[in-house]
Amino acid sequence: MTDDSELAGLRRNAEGGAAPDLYRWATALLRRGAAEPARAAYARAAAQGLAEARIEFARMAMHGIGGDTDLSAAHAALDQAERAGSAVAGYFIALMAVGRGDFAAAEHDRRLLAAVRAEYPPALRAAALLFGRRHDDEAAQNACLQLLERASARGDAIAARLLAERLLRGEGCAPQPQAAAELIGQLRAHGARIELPPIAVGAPAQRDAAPADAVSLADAAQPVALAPLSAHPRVAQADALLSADECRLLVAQAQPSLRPSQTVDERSGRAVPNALRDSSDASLDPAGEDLALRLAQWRMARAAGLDLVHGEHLTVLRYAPGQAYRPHRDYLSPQAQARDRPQAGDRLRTVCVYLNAVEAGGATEFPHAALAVTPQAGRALVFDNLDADGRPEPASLHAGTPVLAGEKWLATLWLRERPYRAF
Ligand SMILES: O=C(O)CCC(=O)C(=O)O
Ligand SMILES: [Fe+2]
Repeated sequence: MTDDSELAGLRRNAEGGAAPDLYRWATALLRRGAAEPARAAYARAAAQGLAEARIEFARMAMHGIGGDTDLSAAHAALDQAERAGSAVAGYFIALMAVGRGDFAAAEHDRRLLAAVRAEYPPALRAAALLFGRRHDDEAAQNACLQLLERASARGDAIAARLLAERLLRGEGCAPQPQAAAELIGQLRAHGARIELPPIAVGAPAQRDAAPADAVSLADAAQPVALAPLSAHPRVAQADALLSADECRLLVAQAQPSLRPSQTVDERSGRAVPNALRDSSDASLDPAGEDLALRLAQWRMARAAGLDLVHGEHLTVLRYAPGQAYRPHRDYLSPQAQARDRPQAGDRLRTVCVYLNAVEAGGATEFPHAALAVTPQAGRALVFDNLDADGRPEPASLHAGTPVLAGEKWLATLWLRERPYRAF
């Protein structure tokens, strides 16, 4: 059957108006890039009470796909689906709460737990990473490994890769290189090539937030301890902001979309090779963000004293030996601001998290402060791009110095003065 005859068949079925047929047709439309009619068809199936359709409609409405962003419609659809028993809908309600920092509440813990019990892989993965943050707690480390295993058994390749890394390095268990190699072999056989640099992060400063056996989103909401490095420009650092699992998650999620770095040409508005940096980078699409990734980004935003809604799309950079980010400032030109959500204002702060330790080179330098920060996995660097009056701060000049050996992985979140994201 050709693609078109398949679509025509699905459309004929959908004309009957039954929710499962509408759902299948919508999914086929979406796969072909026809977002608007897909959203409308999901909405019709959702109106008949089909949980999957309510969730897909909600996802399109929250991200403004196939129509305007409509958070209240998204919430209404998710609420209905949750009340009708969908644990996945509850997972998305918790996910939406992350943007404004409203997630560390018992109702969201209950939602996450329900989605874990329903074996929903993104929930299993998020819960695993929450338990994984509790370094000195053997039961929590065990729970982390078991949840990663359950997610991989459900086909979550990234969870499988994170599990392999823990087995290889003996994190939360005795080292099991053989089991790790087998897992990686299975992933490769299925076409999932995820290459991770060696990543090790020490224990984060953690206060005990919840009983050891309960999954708790409060584990992600621990206060961030910032160490000031310079007053002018304002630069600070927070070690172990992200866990080793989270650093690996960011590398793994960015890998498939890494491209040679480009910038948008001010005059033409077109993407051109970037004269400032010769790294590769990937911008992670918020529509594909899962709970674990959003929690990691929220922590990054919190390190800057802001909520995730201020964050642009997370960028992950990879520098090979010889590659660098020449001296630059992160604030935007008026044209760049006008082009990309002007209501959000300029880039107030930048948060960079090193995702691995670089063999040699790759420090971030601030010439005006005579400061060089050494990459270390999980370490966050926070700096202001604007002065106290909100004007561009020239002293915020900084550079990623050339990598001399090994590779450097970095995640950057540029945070605007006012909310940039809807949630
Ligand atoms: O690679 C670095 O150390 C700096 C990165 C940077 O300046 C940025 O992402 O804006
Ligand atoms: Fe920068």
